[in-house]
Amino acid sequence: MKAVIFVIDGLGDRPNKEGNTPLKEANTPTMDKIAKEGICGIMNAIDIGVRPGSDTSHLAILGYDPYEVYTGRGPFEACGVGIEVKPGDVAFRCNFATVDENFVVLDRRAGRIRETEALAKELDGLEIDGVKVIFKQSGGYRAALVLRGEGLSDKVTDADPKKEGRKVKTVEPLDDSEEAKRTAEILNKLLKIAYEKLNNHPINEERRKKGLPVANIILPRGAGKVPYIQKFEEKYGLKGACIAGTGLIKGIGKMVGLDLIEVEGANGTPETNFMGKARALVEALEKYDFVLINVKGADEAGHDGDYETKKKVIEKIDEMLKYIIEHIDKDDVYLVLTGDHSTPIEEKDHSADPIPIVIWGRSVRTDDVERFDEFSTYKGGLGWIKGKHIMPILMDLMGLAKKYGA
Ligand SMILES: O=C(O)[C@H](O)COP(=O)(O)O
Ligand SMILES: [Mg+2]
Repeated sequence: MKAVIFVIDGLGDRPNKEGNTPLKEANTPTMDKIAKEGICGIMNAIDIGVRPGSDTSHLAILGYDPYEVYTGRGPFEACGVGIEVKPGDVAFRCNFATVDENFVVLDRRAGRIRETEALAKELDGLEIDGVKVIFKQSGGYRAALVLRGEGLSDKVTDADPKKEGRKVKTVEPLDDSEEAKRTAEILNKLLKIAYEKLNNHPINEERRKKGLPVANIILPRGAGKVPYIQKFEEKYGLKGACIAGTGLIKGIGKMVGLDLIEVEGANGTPETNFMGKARALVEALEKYDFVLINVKGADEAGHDGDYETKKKVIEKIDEMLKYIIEHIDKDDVYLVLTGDHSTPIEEKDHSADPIPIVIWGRSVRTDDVERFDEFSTYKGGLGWIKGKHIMPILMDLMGLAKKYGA
């Protein structure tokens, strides 16, 4: 038996004035069919009332306790773009953002700029106080930063103020160590250098002419050192792969030892290569026992407060699922369809609202649920579970769970 965890990033939502959500309103015949034929429930990746990041939620869904293994978002983002994070390094997730001359953030995502390759090169390879700066773009406005050198610490605050209209935060040490002080100083120097190098960069001049937000600063956050994480194959005895368009999820996949399957045009946006990913999943199941697939677009639309795009992305994903269930053998593959967290349109950020979940495959106890949405699946046979329950349930269904007791 094989298993797939299909994560629709940011799937869940809260009802609008009409009582609808993008998922409820979207035309999703295949998701509904899967709900009808499977066992449904609702799920909180980490715990009830906990607002998860995509990083901690994916770790939890894969059966890792984020409170034990998570050292910050940075190392995953860096790993996802192919930087080998070494012991001693400190890694960060960064946004390319727009600031005015007083460093007030006007747009945290610089208009979701996509042409950041050359901008990243301006910073990659710099040296500050004997520390090497490794800087790579991680899908559009996203980037990964690694500081490599002696005496660094990940106990430093974020520069990202998280809201527009606020100033870029001065990075502060989080403890009294010399290392934290030095790391904060280096980052603050890097922020100034970034503004100098980026503000009048030809790519930004071009954007100014077009009236687009410029990417004239970087906002580091999520400092972390390389985590120790047991390999997925060692933990479960399953040979696994990961299909994702976004650097963070690729990084998580890679760090837990899943093979990354690259899909052309899979870019983590609402315009991703949906069907390419569906085909890659079906193909991967010939070779692998387990596949984690993440489709990011609905989350991006949620962060933008864009109801219609979120709905459209969900409908595209429904087409993927049609292809997938037509091309896999229900007697051979378990499919878990869920999200990692809710990204409600009204919040423009993650919330702790639970997410619909369904498990589809041989011998699952079907229930009365006929629709896959926030208002139906809670009535299903799975009840209300947490992310950490998913892998044990799958292992049991696959006949691979160890008996507890004699
Ligand atoms: O899309 C992402 O990378 C994050 O989940 C959201 O991050 P942002 O708020 O920095 O865009
Ligand atoms: Mg997410």
